[in-house]
Amino acid sequence: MPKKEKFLVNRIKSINYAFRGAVLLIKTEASIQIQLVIAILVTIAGFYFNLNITEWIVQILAICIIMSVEGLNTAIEKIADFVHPEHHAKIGFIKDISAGAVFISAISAIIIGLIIYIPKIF
Ligand SMILES: Nc1ncnc2c1ncn2[C@@H]1O[C@H](COP(=O)(O)OP(=O)(O)OP(=O)(O)O)[C@@H](O)[C@H]1O
Repeated sequence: MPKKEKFLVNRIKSINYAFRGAVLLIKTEASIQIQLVIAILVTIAGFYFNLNITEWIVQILAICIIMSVEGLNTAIEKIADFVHPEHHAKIGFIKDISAGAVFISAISAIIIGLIIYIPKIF
């Protein structure tokens, strides 16, 4: 197969694997399922409160960042459990800082939500 064609086929395969990964995350991970429900609810709220273009962009970014970080956190947890299934202080530390990253993005998303919606509700 010519180099250019092989490159395209590999990119399409990668997109396919990535899509399968996103579906797997949504199907198997409770935290992602909860975040997806929240994402749908705030999207409905966005239409209800008629967000402007900037508010939509910030809201979509906040949703994407928190779900992406949660996905990476899940991957880190899976790797940690695979390479070292037994209890170990280092694994605990790795999982804690990975969960810490999710916590930071969640707090940022909550603050963004408050900034967007408090003036609209009150
Ligand atoms: N193998 C381990 N060694 C040491 N501490 C661990 C280990 N596994 C889990 N822990 C501790 O328990 C916490 C929760 O870990 P766990 O893997 O259950 O994640 P979780 O946030 O409950 O994720 P999920 O509910 O998605 O499985 C970790 O942050 C860590 O402090």
